[in-house]
Amino acid sequence: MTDLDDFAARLTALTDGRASPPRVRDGVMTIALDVGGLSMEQRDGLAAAIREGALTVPGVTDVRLAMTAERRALRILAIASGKGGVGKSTLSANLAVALHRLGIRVGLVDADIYGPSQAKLMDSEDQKPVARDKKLVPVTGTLGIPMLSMAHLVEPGKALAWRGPMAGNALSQLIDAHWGDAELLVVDMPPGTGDIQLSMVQKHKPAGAVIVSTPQDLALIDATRAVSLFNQAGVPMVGLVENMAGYACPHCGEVSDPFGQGGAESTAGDLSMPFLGRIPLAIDIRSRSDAGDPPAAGEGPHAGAFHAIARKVADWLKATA
Ligand SMILES: Nc1ncnc2c1ncn2[C@@H]1O[C@H](COP(=O)(O)OP(=O)(O)OP(=O)(O)O)[C@@H](O)[C@H]1O
Repeated sequence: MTDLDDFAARLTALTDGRASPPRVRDGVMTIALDVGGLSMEQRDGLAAAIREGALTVPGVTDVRLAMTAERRALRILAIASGKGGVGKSTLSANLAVALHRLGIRVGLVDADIYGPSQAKLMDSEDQKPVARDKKLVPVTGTLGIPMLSMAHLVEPGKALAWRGPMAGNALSQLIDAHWGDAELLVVDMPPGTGDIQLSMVQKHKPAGAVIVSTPQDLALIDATRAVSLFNQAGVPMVGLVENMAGYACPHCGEVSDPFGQGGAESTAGDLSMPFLGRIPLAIDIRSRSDAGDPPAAGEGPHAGAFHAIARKVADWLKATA
């Protein structure tokens, strides 16, 4: 093996296959690097490591790195639940934030026509989207994440009167917006299995769905219904998240399980879908959400639970790209 072959093998391992085979001419090594989906920090770190390694190859005196960001199609990740109030919006906001922190270019859509809450969760209540070329331009939420909400299209209290086509059109306006270089839309779905859900799976074909449930049996039965809607439409299941799992007492720290334990994990097993993890019932999660400061944006005690789930989702997205 030549020194160049040896470096090429190390380069593939270092970049996870993102680099072209290195070429050397007159002492200058040229490499093309696909930086699509990497954060600025990751790009700079990778570029520095490549340069350092390249200059150790005998005869190489200079390195030229051409960075290309392949434009990938916008994929949709639907966050759904069988029933309302189980924390689907909380998970959507925190997942968008955690995926963004992993270097994925996310946009967030609040498709919950009956109770849009993302503007509050992502601290963008004072913004109004404008239209350009008949398409909406997203507003900016926490950490600069672009987002659009049903609340931007409909006056509070009027949405409940909407039926199939109107709701479907509104959803399309949110999805077919100017999402810039976003590669993933996290879509907070309305609870249940109604018109919006059908329009979503038929027209917008999500790349995958995450189902949220609380540990109670009844919620799990509803979750099973949501799973079957996506299954019937051929939308792959990313997995099931158990929210409000175990109550951490803010005074003594003791964790109790008012709704039982392990139900969601075993339901995921019964449905042959991955179990992505559990988020505890914690006052801090509710109060930070109400304040427009998603826990996943910080380093607090509950950020880790959201980040662990985001890592599994990111692995799934990578494996199915
Ligand atoms: N893990 C948690 N710990 C504490 N409070 C939580 C947790 N998850 C969600 N909540 C709170 O529960 C309430 C409902 O959560 P959320 O709005 O995310 O649910 P949802 O499933 O999106 O509801 P809806 O069906 O109304 O859209 C909110 O007040 C939220 O702050």
